[in-house]
Amino acid sequence: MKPKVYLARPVSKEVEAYIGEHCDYRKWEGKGKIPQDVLMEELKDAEGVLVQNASVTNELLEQAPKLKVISNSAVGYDSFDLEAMKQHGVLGTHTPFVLDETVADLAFSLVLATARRVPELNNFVKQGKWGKQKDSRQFFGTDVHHATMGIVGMGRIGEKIVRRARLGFEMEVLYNSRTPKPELEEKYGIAYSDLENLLEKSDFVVLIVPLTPETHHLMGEEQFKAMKDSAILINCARGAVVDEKALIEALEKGEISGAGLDVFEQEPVSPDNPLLQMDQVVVLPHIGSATEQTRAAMLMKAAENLVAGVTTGVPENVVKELQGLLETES
Ligand SMILES: NC(=O)C1=CN([C@@H]2O[C@H](COP(=O)(O)OP(=O)(O)OC[C@H]3O[C@@H](n4cnc5c(N)ncnc54)[C@H](OP(=O)(O)O)[C@@H]3O)[C@@H](O)[C@H]2O)C=CC1
Ligand SMILES: O=CC(=O)O
Repeated sequence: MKPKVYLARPVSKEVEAYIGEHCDYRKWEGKGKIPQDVLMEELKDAEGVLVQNASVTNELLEQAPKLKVISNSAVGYDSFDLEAMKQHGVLGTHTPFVLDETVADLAFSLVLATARRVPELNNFVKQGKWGKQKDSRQFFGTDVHHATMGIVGMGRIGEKIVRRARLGFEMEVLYNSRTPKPELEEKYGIAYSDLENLLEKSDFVVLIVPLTPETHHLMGEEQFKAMKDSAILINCARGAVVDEKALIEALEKGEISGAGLDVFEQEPVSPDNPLLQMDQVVVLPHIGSATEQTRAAMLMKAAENLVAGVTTGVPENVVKELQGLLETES
C-alpha cells in the first residue's frame, strides 16, 4: 500500500504525477490558503503533507498521529513549532538553494527601485504629470553603484546579494551574521561588522536573516536612530524582523530616507497600513522567490522531500533543528 499524503497547496501536473507514483494523495482544491481546521481534519490519517508556510502547531500535531513529515515549499520555516515537532517526532523539510539567485534579484530590484524612485516616478509619468514639475531635480534619486551596503544575514541568499553588490555595482559591503565568514571576506573583499557599526556606515541595509526569537524586532527604534538619515532599509527576510511601528516613525521623522519591503508583520498587509501611503516606501506582496522557474523548482524539491520522508524516512532537506530526529531513527 502506498503511503497517504496531503497536498495543502496547489501543485503543477508534473509534481502531482510524481507524488502519485509514490503515494496515495488528497489535495486542497478550494480557493486561496487552506483553512487551518480543514488542514487539521485532512491530517488525521496522513503520513506526510506538502505545505507553503502553513502554521504547524502542537494542536495540529496532536491530531495527526501518523504524520512523519511536513514538507514546506519555502526556505523559511518560522511557521513551524520546532519544539512540538521534536516532541511528536515529525520531520520538517524546506527548499534551500533553489531560490537563492531569484531572491537576490528581488532584493536588488528593491534596492534600485527605492534608490531611483522607480514606482513613484512611474506613477508620475502615467498620471500625465511629466512636464508639469517645477524642477527636474524633483526626480533625483541616490546612487547605488559605489555606495555602502550592509547585509544582515550572510547565508545562502546573503552570499548571492554580495556577488551582485561587489561585482555588479562595485559597492562596499559590510555584513553581520552570527559567525564570521572569512572565506567570503577573502573571495569578495567584504568585512564583518557588528550590527551597530553596520547600521552607522551603510547607505543600504538589507535584511536576509531567518525569523527566530533572536531576530524578532532586530530592527527597532534604537537601530533606526543609528542609521544614516539618507539610508534605505530593504527587508526581504520576514516582516517581524522589523518593528513596523518603529519603522513608520523613523520614516515619518526622516531618521531614514526610504524602505523597500517584500514582507510585513501582517500578511497580506492591511490596506490602511501607513507604509502604503509613503512615496519613499516601495512595497511588494512577498514575492522573493516568485518566478515561474524558481517556484516550479521549489515545488519539485518539496515533493521529493515529501516522498522521501514517507517512503525512506530520510528526506534530503530536513531543517537543521530537526536533524537530531534522523539520528534517533537510524
Ligand atoms: N522574501 C522572500 O520571499 C524570501 C524570504 N526568505 C527569508 O530569508 C531567510 C534567509 O534565507 P537563507 O539565506 O536561505 O538562510 P541561511 O540559513 O542560509 O542564512 C541565514 C543567515 O542569517 C544569519 N543569522 C541567523 N540568526 C542571526 C542573528 N540572530 N543575527 C545575525 N545573523 C543571523 C545566519 O548566521 P550564521 O551564518 O552565523 O548561522 C546566516 O548567515 C529565510 O529564513 C527566509 O525567512 C527566503 C526566501 C524568500
Ligand atoms: O519566503 C519565502 C521562503 O522561501 O522562505
